[in-house]
Amino acid sequence: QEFRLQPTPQKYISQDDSISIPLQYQLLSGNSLSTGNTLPLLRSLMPGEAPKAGFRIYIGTQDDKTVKNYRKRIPQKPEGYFLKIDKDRIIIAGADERGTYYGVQTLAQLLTLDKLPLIEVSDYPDVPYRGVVEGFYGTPWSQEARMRQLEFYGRNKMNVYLYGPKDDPYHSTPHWRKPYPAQEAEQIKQLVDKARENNVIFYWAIHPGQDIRWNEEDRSLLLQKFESMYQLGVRGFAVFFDDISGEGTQASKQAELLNYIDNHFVQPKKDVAPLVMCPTEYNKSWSNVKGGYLTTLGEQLNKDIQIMWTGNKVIATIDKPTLEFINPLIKRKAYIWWNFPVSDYVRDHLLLGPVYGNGLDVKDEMSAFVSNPMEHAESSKISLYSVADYTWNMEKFDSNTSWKHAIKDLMPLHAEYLETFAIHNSDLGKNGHGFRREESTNIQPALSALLKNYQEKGEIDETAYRQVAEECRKIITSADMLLASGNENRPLINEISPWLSQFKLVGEYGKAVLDMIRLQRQEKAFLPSHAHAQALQTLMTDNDARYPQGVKSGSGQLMPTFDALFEASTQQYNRQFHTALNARAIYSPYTLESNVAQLAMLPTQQKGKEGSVAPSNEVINWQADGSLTLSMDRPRVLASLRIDLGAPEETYAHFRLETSLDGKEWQHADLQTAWKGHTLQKVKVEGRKVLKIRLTNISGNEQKVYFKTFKLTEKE
Ligand SMILES: CC(=O)N[C@@H]1[C@@H](O)[C@H](O)C(CO)=C[C@H]1N
Repeated sequence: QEFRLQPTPQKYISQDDSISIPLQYQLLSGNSLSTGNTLPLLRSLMPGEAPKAGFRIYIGTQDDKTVKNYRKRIPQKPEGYFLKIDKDRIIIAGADERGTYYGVQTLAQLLTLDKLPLIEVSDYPDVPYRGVVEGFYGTPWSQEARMRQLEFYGRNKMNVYLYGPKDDPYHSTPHWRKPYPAQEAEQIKQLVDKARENNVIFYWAIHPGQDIRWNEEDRSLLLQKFESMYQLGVRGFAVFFDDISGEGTQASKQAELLNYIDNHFVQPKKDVAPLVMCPTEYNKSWSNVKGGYLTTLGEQLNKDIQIMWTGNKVIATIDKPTLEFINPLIKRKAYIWWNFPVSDYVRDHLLLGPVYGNGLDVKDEMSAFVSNPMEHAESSKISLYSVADYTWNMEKFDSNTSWKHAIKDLMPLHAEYLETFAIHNSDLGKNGHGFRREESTNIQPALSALLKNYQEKGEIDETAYRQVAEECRKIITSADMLLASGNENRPLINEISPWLSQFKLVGEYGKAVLDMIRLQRQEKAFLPSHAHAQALQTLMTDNDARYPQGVKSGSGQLMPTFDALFEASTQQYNRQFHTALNARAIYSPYTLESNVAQLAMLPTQQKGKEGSVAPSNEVINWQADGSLTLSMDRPRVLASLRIDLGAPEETYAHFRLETSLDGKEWQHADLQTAWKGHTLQKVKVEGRKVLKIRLTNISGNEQKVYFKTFKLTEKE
């Protein structure tokens, strides 16, 4: 693709002329830049500063005299800047320090060209706060990954990073009250310095709600923790009350605490960014407006405290109606927490597709838009690049163009291969939130034409066949090229290599299945292809211990099509040659039914002898008499069953566990605590033959529990 500035500038005028990059220049910089990282960045990009040079660079914010002749060219917007490249000079004039810094980042991109185009850029961001909330469950990002992220945010003009990894014990229960140990503290300090270097506001978030007590002691412990973070250089603070139940969920107590922090910590410090909070009711599907939780926050929270919102559902795209619902209730513009490309509820998938579905007409309705990414930091950059583009210049955002450039930015030398990989690894598969994405859009028409013709007429659509065959070749080649790509982006390849290996198998499987439909009438020749296809199915479901969550690739379009063709051609062959070859592709033998809304769509997984229902991150509102039933494809003998509702001992008394061989007669199985204090239940079902397992809330009241583990092991 041709060169483009990232994000797309608001206004860009080119004089269709260019100059060679000045090797020497005289720098005239304003006093306001004497501290900060704008000049260091400029000097690192253009090392040829020389006092007597003819070429001049004028840089400063609007109060500096070095750019006073251009003051009226500067957009009067926070973080705005004016950049002009002329024959004998460059002007970088910012509305404020960060705007000037962004002007230099734009210049940095132009300096990658052979010659500097003579241009004028007048630019500024649409959304005030743009960036990332590291707020997912699962393995928190590493120090190295975070350092690379902060550099990426600086280059892409993202200005906030909120540190809030759910599984950091010092962010959440049990150690939120304690200061970080020395080593972790030092790492936070490094991150804060790196953030400052890239003009990113580093927010540190705390997640106290699961066990906070509304008293003087916990309040002062929380403030002491914030103070210890302030000593490390943190200048942005957040309090997250999401995914909790019990005392911590009270709106008036939350508001009282936040206002206290605002009045006694944030405001008096004078150099701290606005306080941010995540409400317990953080999406519309759970909010009970009449219950008053959101309106209480809206009325009671100090006006400068930002309130986060994930949209109409936990996982949702953001449109105008979404904001027209929430903004009036909270009496301020929502601070959007966008749950994409987070994959902590579909950990066997990578989400590498385009960012699409958010409204282009909502730039003035939100105070922020921050993305909650995958635990795979480098892989998340495909989406983050586009989030930066979307939030900076919303009306000009083009999802597909942005996606292609995101990929090129990540691996310029292997962009075509990474694009092939990414387009087939974008859907989430069946999941508890029901959130889906397009996948394999480039080949989807050929896949459905091929399948339709074959299933309905037993014929081969030759055009579609050729396209699918070509795509399988590209898939296999791309996987190899990326696995062998060396050091172009080693951290990315390290993250995605399990999926690259799986992706190659998908390509091979497609080829084998294409052979099967081609050879379906040949009694001898069909057999090796059928055998090969089955071998590949086994390899693709192989339980590789290194990835307990499993590895899925091409699950949206490729695999369903190839499985369907495998089955149809084998059934045809069996009919024609009166054989009984296995005509079933490998499917999970478990299905789940439930009338508990938050459980109903959870996917089941099989890894060898283990069968499980995917866990949920949120608090489950399990209504009275609500039940969950796991059914097998045939009766199976159990070795063990483990259930963890993340709740204290007494909660399990509210539930009844039963098994059945026919779905009519049910036998009770008692839920007893295997280990005192742990919430995990090891149920005594050793040797029991079951077709169905059912868990029911028999307490007569709604139970608020987690759904952390529901895992059975079959007898060998
Ligand atoms: C506000 C918010 O979205 N909180 C959590 C988030 O931590 C989690 O990553 C996800 C995404 O799975 C959803 C929520 N349970």
